[in-house]
Amino acid sequence: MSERSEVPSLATDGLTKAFGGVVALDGATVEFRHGQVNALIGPNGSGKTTFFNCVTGMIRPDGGQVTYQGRDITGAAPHRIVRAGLGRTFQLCRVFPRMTALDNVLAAVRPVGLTGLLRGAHVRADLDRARGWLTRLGIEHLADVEARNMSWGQQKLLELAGVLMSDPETVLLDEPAGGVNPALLDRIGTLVRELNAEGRTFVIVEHNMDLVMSVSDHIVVFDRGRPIAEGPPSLIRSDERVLGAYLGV
Ligand SMILES: Nc1ncnc2c1ncn2[C@@H]1O[C@H](COP(=O)(O)OP(=O)(O)OP(=O)(O)O)[C@@H](O)[C@H]1O
Repeated sequence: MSERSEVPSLATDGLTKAFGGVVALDGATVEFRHGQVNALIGPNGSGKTTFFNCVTGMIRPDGGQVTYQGRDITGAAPHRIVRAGLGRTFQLCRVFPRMTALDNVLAAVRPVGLTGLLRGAHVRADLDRARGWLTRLGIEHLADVEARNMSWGQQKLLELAGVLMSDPETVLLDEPAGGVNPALLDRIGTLVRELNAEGRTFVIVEHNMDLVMSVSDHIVVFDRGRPIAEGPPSLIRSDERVLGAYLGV
């Protein structure tokens, strides 16, 4: 596991978000350090996805601040946040079902349907990178298969390949293990560690504790829209507040 870096990657200060009367984020102040595999865990409805949505510009927080690598990105448009180096996958994986795997990955960096004729060099470079990521993620044999004909786990890897096309320094993964078979789960865990060793920071929202405990350097635990504990897996495993939030004891 990597050393805990002192450089902040993604941080929030007093982030709040309510939906009608439901408080999803209740003054969440969190810091994820550069170069680490971080996990964000917590019971259903504790605000994890809302947190991701706020920091990636999908929804605007009611209050508080989001900083990425020291820059205020609160309320910035999603494409600007991606350009700043923050990529994400979704709980309900987002791929174009009727496009091939290769086209899906290419779509991450150029508009769907754009002909390559006028931009030959760029397209060839993109094509090489897209094939490279499919290979890296072990799904190159599916390059010409439409996403709808791929397994759920393969679609998740495909979505991740698209995210990696924008070369994010920090990658947010929303429930990468959800609905994925054990073999693919192993591959996802290994990939996260490898990509981290190459310098990418991760923040992973996940319910699968085996994955969380095996890949994470640092874990933040949410309950009712704010962090209640944080630390390395060894500490979190035995934290009474965490057991209480999960088990109601
Ligand atoms: N668009 C929305 N409209 C209304 N309520 C919402 C909306 N999004 C989230 N909520 C509510 O906000 C709270 C936090 O939801 P959120 O999805 O962020 O939790 P979570 O920790 O990601 O849950 P899970 O682990 O089940 O995915 C929940 O009570 C949820 O019902």
